[in-house]
Amino acid sequence: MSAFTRLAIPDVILVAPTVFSDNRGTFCEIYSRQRYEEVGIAAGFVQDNESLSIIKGTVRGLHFQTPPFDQAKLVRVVSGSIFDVAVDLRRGSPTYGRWVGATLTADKGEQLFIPRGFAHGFCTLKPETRVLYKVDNGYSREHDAGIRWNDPDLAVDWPLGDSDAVLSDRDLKLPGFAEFQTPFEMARSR
Ligand SMILES: Cc1cn([C@H]2C[C@H](O)[C@@H](COP(=O)(O)OP(=O)(O)O[C@H]3O[C@H](C)C(=O)[C@H](O)[C@H]3O)O2)c(=O)[nH]c1=O
Repeated sequence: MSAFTRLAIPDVILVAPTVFSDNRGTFCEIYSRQRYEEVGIAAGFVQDNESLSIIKGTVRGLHFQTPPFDQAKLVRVVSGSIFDVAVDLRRGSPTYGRWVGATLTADKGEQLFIPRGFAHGFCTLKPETRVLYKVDNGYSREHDAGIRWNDPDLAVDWPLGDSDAVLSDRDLKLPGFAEFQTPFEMARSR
């Protein structure tokens, strides 16, 4: 069965699916509503997203949707690998403004659950990295927001090594954390 580990921000959960191997290859369960709800991943997922990042060192984030379109996410990698990051934006949280991260790889199939009230982003650690993630609320362009990936107050320690970060024009222009007024309350996160 999958192993579930709460990270330093306990509402963020790392999932390590059990991979069954035999002479043909492998099999693993990548989602079980019952088992995931038992550990607190009770998001009613409604949409699956996929992104392909060609260049190693691509950074997507730090993104979130504002209420009533705030989203919880269950992230996994189907090719390549990422360093996945969640930033606590919940007013009243003892870990407000803090981040946690985990390396997710296609080889091991690790997943990261990020509750509502968090910003999410990742940097790719290999070329041709394809990321799949479930969300528990639909997309709303008007509610799609973010904070700059390298904000000095958040100080995310991106493992870019000697790679230059590759970002969208939109992400390059995101506001800093200092100007941020959070719309999230601690109680809203699932
Ligand atoms: C997220 C989303 C985007 N789009 C459209 C909007 C743009 O025309 C195009 C690319 O969107 P964007 O540049 O926002 O894609 P990412 O930079 O990968 O954004 C995502 O990356 C970070 C890591 C996230 O956690 C969010 O899910 C999401 O913000 O897809 C849709 O039509 N539906 C959607 O659900």
